[in-house]
Amino acid sequence: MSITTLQLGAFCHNISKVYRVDRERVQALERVEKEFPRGSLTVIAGPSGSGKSSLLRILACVDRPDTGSLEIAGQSVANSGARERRRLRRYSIAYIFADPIENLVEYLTAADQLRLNARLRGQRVSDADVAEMLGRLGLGHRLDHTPHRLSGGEQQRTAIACAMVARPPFVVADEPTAELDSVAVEQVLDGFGVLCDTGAAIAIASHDPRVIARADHLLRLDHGRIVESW
Ligand SMILES: Nc1ncnc2c1ncn2[C@@H]1O[C@H](COP(=O)(O)OP(=O)(O)OP(=O)(O)O)[C@@H](O)[C@H]1O
Repeated sequence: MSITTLQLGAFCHNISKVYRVDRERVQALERVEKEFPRGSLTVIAGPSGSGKSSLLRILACVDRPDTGSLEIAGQSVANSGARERRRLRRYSIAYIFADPIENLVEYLTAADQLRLNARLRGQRVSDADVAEMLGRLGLGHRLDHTPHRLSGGEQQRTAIACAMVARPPFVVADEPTAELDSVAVEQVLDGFGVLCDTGAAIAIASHDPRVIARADHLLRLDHGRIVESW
């Protein structure tokens, strides 16, 4: 059965990207295409310099491709202006950084991080919902903790809960387990599983075999080109 655009969190087609620094030209991505179905985890894998972060930035509407098209939640991004891209980033996309602390506001408790994320996206969330979401991510005992009282894995799971509360159709994460020990990696991956169950399409850039082992779909890049896709 073919996947309709509504079942896709995102879809990119024929994406190419060249960086130009002085006279040097780096082909970071060459004719990359991939569907990111909702309710599933797609891992973008490949060695260092293969183009993973470049693709993630384009998927997150932070950067533009030189050629190719991109749809987020059924909406074409190719010709959208700055305002439209800002709107997409605010309402349709959540971005999770590698460094857990970068995902959180340093003086807010875990519960307040969720409330802020809901408010920024024009939503209201009840105290019961906040407790329920943090509880589902194993953080029911951490509601009143600020980031510096959370471990790296707990911070990353709080970031996942923030993505959950805002319910964007597309979640993008760049090496979200890179800074964590083994136990925390598995807990964070469980957290992404919970997020998947809410119907988000998740794209994670990673070369960690433990992350790749959890993939529903894989896109492997090398020198900006697809070498494996399923
Ligand atoms: N802003 C930039 N200016 C110039 N070249 C860049 C820029 N960003 C990335 N590149 C180059 O583009 C290529 C792809 O880089 P990218 O960061 O996307 O790869 P990556 O797979 O994410 O690498 P890593 O796993 O090390 O983060 C590399 O050759 C890199 O040096």
